Amino acid sequence: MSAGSPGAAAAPSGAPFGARLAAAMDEHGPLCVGIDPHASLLHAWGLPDDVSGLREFSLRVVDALGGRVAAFKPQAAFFERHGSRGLAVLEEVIAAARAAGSLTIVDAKRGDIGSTMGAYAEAFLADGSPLAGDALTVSPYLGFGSLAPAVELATATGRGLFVLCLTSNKEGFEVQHAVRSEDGTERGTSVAALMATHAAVLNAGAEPMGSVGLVVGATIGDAVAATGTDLVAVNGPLLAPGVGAQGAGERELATTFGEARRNVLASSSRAVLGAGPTPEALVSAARDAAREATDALRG
Ligand SMILES: O=C(O)c1cc(=O)[nH]c(=O)n1[C@@H]1O[C@H](COP(=O)(O)O)[C@@H](O)[C@H]1O
Repeated sequence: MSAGSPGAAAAPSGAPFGARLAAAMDEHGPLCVGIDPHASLLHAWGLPDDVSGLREFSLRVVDALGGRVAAFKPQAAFFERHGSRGLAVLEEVIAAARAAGSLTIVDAKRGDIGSTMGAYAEAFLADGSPLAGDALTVSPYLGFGSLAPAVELATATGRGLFVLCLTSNKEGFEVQHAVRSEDGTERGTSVAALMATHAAVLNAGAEPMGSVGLVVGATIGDAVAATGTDLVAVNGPLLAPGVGAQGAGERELATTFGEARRNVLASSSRAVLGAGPTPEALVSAARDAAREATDALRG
């Protein structure tokens, strides 16, 4: 098994993240494979639920699919639950994906007051940090402006961000659909629409798209219209989790994103990983998922 070695991460080469992701989606299809090593998946693959199982599982996924999918999205929680040695495996996974020529979106959903956000940015977005992939998921719910240190460092290093906008879980509704009243009435801008507007400002004029993306779950039904969120104006990548295990499929992908669908990167974790431990099974599951996403989003 080839494996990247942990240690200082190289800077992503050349173009900004948005351009690199657009090229990867053109080449491999609009699919991101999430690396979520649930204990149940480790067991299903015949691996122990410990650091050795975590490492074997994650590197097998990268070995099988590296250079074949547009991006990987390792979910930090499944590495953190194994402590510092789990984080070392995450570093190894990021390095292995880079060596295999695949983009990595580190799904850590960080968000804090600006001064602390600066430290998160250094951990996940700085050249030389072993936890830095090509992009990071971030939470704007301390205010979009609190993300400024991450925006600045991502821009400086050619990396990207995915800002939570309309998440795939049903509980997101109470925050993301809330309307900020401007005059004491129910009229105003929804929180989700406001996040999209902030991203649009940062991506203005970028070709083929900017590097500040949004997370918009594929399971959200008509929430884009219901919240008045203008996804086309965002001009950035739209990460769409919820495909597969959470119930969204080709139909949901095709109907949720409207004219913005060409910027969508569908994301699936358990539905691909559950195919089994062999490279053949993983490649076949990822190929099917990529074909579905392409049919839904590129038609
Ligand atoms: O940011 C994410 O990736 C994310 C946002 C969201 O709204 N919903 C969501 O499921 N996710 C992540 O996407 C992955 C979904 O995994 P599966 O349901 O197994 O495909 C998990 O890692 C989630 O943490």
